[in-house]
Amino acid sequence: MIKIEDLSKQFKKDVWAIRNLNLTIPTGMFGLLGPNAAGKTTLMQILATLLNPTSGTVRINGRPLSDAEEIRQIIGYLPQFIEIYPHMTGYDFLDYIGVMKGMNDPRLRKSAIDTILEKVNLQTKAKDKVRTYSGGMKQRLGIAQALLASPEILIVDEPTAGLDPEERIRFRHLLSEFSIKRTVLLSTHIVSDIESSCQRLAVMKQGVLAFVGSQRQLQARAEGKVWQVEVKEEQFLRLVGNPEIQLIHSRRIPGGIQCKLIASDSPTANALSLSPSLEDGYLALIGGEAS
Ligand SMILES: Nc1ncnc2c1ncn2[C@@H]1O[C@H](COP(=O)(O)OP(=O)(O)OP(=O)(O)O)[C@@H](O)[C@H]1O
Repeated sequence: MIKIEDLSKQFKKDVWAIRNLNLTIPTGMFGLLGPNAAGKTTLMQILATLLNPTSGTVRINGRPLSDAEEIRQIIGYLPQFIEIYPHMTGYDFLDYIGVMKGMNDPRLRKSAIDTILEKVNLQTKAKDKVRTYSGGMKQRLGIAQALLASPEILIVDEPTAGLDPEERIRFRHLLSEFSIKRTVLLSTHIVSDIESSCQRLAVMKQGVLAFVGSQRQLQARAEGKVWQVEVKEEQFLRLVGNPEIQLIHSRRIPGGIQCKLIASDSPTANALSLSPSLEDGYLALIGGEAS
């Protein structure tokens, strides 16, 4: 469990990446959503003991952040951008990380590395140098290093960027399996990454917590606000120019344009009300800031 109380991080005089954040993250998969610059990466770096907060307290399975050495032994962290020494092989990189994580028995270390390589589907590339890996393969190696030594807490920042759809699904299964008895914090701005796996989630916006709750509760934020309309081009331009209306998507149809919108009131006389998806709830919550 991760318990965050009144956490703030200020970078410069007027730049607060996080402001007075209170959040408890229980065992299981927990999703953290938010647009660019919401403060997600800053929060994860603080939890991974790579960045000191300006104020506030954090306890990770009961330990304060000041026990940084101990916390690093129980945390697996996949940063948004991982640097891997290009001349090392994938296997040697994991071996090095294993030693750093205190896996001192070579036999057990080898067995753990073989298992994790298979889970991320890199077993046939294990003896190749990392410089020959594709972006997605490097990402999978990053995932493998985070999962090695079965950490009690796993923190992953935008993990599926660069993965193809099949690998993305494989990764989601891996995280779900891993989270049965552990805490997994998954940060993303891709709503579908969270939809399939996280019962509980939080949304950050401009450094503050804008929402904490279930998927259903987030979905409900768009209840009665999602519309499908079919309009002519000039009416479409009027709708798009209206600051009270958020365009979700549009496509040309014979005789006009069909679009899905978020608006508090029916945007046209013949608008069809739709039941909201999780993404609609998220978009309604954060306004036009999605990215
Ligand atoms: N080292 C730094 N120095 C100054 N400002 C920073 C630093 N790191 C982050 N910030 C600022 O803090 C805010 C939060 O950034 P952060 O990277 O935590 O957001 P994020 O939610 O992870 O965004 P993204 O989805 O784009 O990665 C931004 O305004 C960013 O410019």
